[in-house]
Amino acid sequence: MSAVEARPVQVHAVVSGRADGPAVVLANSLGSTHRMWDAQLAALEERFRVVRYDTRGHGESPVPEGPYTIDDLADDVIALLDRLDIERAHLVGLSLGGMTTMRVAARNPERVNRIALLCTGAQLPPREAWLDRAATVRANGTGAVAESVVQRWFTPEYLSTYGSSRKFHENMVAATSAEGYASCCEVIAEMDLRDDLSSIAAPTLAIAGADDPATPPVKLEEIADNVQQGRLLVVPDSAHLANAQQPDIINPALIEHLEQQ
Ligand SMILES: O=C(O)CCC(=O)CC(=O)O
Repeated sequence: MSAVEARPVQVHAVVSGRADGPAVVLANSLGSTHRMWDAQLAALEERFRVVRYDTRGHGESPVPEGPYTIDDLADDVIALLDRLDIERAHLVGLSLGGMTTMRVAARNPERVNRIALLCTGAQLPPREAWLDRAATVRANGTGAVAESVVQRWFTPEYLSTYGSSRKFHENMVAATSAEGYASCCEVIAEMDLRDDLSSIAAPTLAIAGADDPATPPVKLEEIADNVQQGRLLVVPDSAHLANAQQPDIINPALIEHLEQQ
């Protein structure tokens, strides 16, 4: 069998904000779309050219046949920057989007200004759990995991108070392509970015949700401690989608970090 050449995918992207502002690229998590950044949009658009995109296999982006690697996801970001004629950008990524961001920052430092990594990890074992989740989703669809995923995205108090947000996020997971979701689970199963951390020179803000069961604060502490210029912020009363649960804390922290010279 001949090897299939990996090619960047033309990911679906939405560009808004200040056309003359510095570019910020927002990279989504597993099972979400660019809409996961809704609570950041107004604050960032005032200052930046905001580029939100759907990771391959998600939202309106193509769903190429798997397996994918973390380098494929990083290549998609570089292709997006090329397509939009952006020489350098700030990168902000949550969970899988944070992993993609770390890989780009380590591998293509010439394309990156400052980065923010939310609720993510340089490695997320056990590998078997991701492969099991991929198999479940291929067999039963993303609808089968939507409720349990969203229970890790938000704290129980938030979910019982904000029923419409709960529904919005469950629908987002359930609308994700099963093949795309499963192939990205396989990216997480195989990825290990721990050796990349010391090559990340971009000033890095690592943001953890204090109650995140998926990527607990210790994962962000590992990142902040091992990149060249890292800072850790632990956000109270938030789980995995801390940006959606605590925008009033996260938005000013992002802006303050990205606007530093
Ligand atoms: O959110 C991600 O991109 C990966 C971690 C995850 O899937 C959280 C979870 O649902 O357990």
